[in-house]
Formats: sequence, C-alpha cells, structure tokens
Amino acid sequence: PGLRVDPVGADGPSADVPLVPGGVIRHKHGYMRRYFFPMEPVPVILTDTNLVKPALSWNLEYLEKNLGDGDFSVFYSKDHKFKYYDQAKYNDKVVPDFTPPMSQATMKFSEFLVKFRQWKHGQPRMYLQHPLNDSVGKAIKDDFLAFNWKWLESVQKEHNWGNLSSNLIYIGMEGNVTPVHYDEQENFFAQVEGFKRCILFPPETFECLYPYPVFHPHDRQSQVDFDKPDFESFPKARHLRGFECVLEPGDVLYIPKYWWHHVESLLGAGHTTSINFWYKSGPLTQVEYPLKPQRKVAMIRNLEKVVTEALGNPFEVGPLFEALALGRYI
Ligand SMILES: O=C(O)C(=O)C[C@H](CCCc1ccccc1)C(=O)O
Ligand SMILES: [Zn+2]
Repeated sequence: PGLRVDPVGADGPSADVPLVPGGVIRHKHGYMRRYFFPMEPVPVILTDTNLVKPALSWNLEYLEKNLGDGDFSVFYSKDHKFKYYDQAKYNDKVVPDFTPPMSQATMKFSEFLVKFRQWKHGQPRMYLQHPLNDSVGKAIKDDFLAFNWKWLESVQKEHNWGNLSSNLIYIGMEGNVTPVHYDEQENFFAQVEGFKRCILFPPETFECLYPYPVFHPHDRQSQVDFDKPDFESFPKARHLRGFECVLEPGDVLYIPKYWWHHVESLLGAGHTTSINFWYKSGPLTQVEYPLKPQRKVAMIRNLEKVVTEALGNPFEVGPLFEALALGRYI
C-alpha cells in the first residue's frame, strides 16, 4: 500500500512532518523514513487473531483512567532513535567510554501523559515501555484476561515454545524508531493503536548487520546506522535487503527468535501503542544438519562468551580469531 513518491513532489511532506534528513516516503497513513536498502513486503501479517481485541479500546484516555497508580518506565532520546542498552553490561564497565544513547525515568501514567501531550519537535522524544503486570486497574486486568489466550496457547504448544516471559506495552511518539536488533525470544507483536512500520531481516543477515560484541551494552543491536551507514567499517551492509510492513490496529506480526527487526512509528500519524508477547524457547531440539542460521548465531554468541572469559579480556578476542582464521580458514 505504501506509495513511493518523491517527498518534494506535489505531495511534499505536510507541515507536521519535520524535514527528515534522508527523506520520507508517503504511506496512506503517514510518512516513513527512507533507507538505503531495498525492501519487499512481509509475506504474512496476522489480521484475524483477535489476540488483543479487548485492547483496541485502549486509547490514552482509557489507559489514564484504568492503568492504575503504578510507576512506568519512560525512555528519553535526544534524537528519534531509542537504541536499547543493557544496563547490567553498562555497569560491568567492560566498554569504558560507553555513553547511554537514551535516559530513563519512572513516573505515574498521568505525569507521562502531560509530558507526552505537551511535547514539541526538538524536545527529547519519549517512549513508554513497561511490563503489563498486576499493578494495573481492574478494567485493564479484565481486558488482559480476555486476550485470545486460547490461540496463543495452541501456537505455544504446537511449536514447543517455553513459557510466556513477558508482555510489554509500548507507547511511542510518531516518528520514534527502535533501531534494528534481534531478541533471543519468540515474539508475537500486537499493534493496538496507530501505525508501526516493521522491517525484518532473517538471522543469516548477521554478516551484513555487524552486531556489537556480546559483552557490549548494545549486545544484540546492529552497529549499522540506517540513517548514516558507514560502509567503510561495515561494507556488507550494502547487500541488505529487508521485509517491511506497516501494522495497523489489530494486526499481529510474528517476529521469530533471532530475526532482526527495526520498528518505527509512522511520521504524521499520531502516537502508537503496541503489546508484545515474548516466549522463552522450548527445550533444545535435536541438532539437525545443515545447521539453521539461528543455531549458528547461538554458536557465535557462545564462542564469544567462552573465548572472552578464557582470555579475560574482550580486546584480545579479535586478534585470537584472526590468528586462528587468517591464512588458515580464510
Ligand atoms: O517487541 C520487540 O521485540 C521490539 O523490538 C518492539 C520495539 C521496542 C522494543 C524495545 C527493545 C529494543 C531492543 C531490545 C529490547 C527491547 C518497538 O515496538 O519499538
Ligand atoms: Zn525486539
């Protein structure tokens, strides 16, 4: 459905779409940021699961009235990117000069809403990301219980997944971006309000997305900046090809474990609300050959951990793998 029109054409960006450096692409519901790689449609979006049907009434007023008086985690970013970092790895100080790219605050939902509504372009953007837990009000609890758990449990059983680990609710500003990363859990991503573009890459794209070392706070995130790609440092990023879709309220996207995904809230389309369902993986299945890319990524992660631990210094890992491979394996 997205129309690729040149933003300076007749339909140029409307007043509320800030001049985006790389340009924007018109979509029927708003604008998408333009990136350097080709994309094709995600083949399957689940539109009839009724997974979060009761939540389709969760507009901000309803949430303010019913979310209860708990504290919520809100992230701030000076730009549009909310690049996740692992606080524990940050505390380990393995990467001495790491500066967190976003700050975090906790606040009541009503306080969040006030700040969220008075936001102006140029101010730090906000992204509420919080686990749905039993601190919420009764109406939300009832809605939550009325999610289509029957369907979820049938999929979980059919694919031998582990337990549901968490449901997070995400409330983002239009234009917010979660940069490309992978998670180590299966994920059913449900869109509740607004329009979210998801760009997916299969696990074997590891070689073109150059994830940070596992001990880095940005473990599982790509070093490639989609807004300003550094092809000198990351030459294979030139070969990126993604799958994209724009999720509408009620849509569910299956994001398989180890699949890379970039998520952005459409510009000019208002705030977004999403709920994800992360599942731990089930019991390790029989190793089958040829090895699936997911298995190779897991192997690489284990090798990095073992070798870093054994060397006692992450900066010796590169030289060791060079000595092992150069002129011998490559
Ligand atoms: O559901 C998912 O997996 C997503 O990535 C959804 C994404 C926010 C996730 C925040 C995050 C980013 C990196 C590591 C852990 C958590 C969005 O909707 O913006
Ligand atoms: Zn994710």
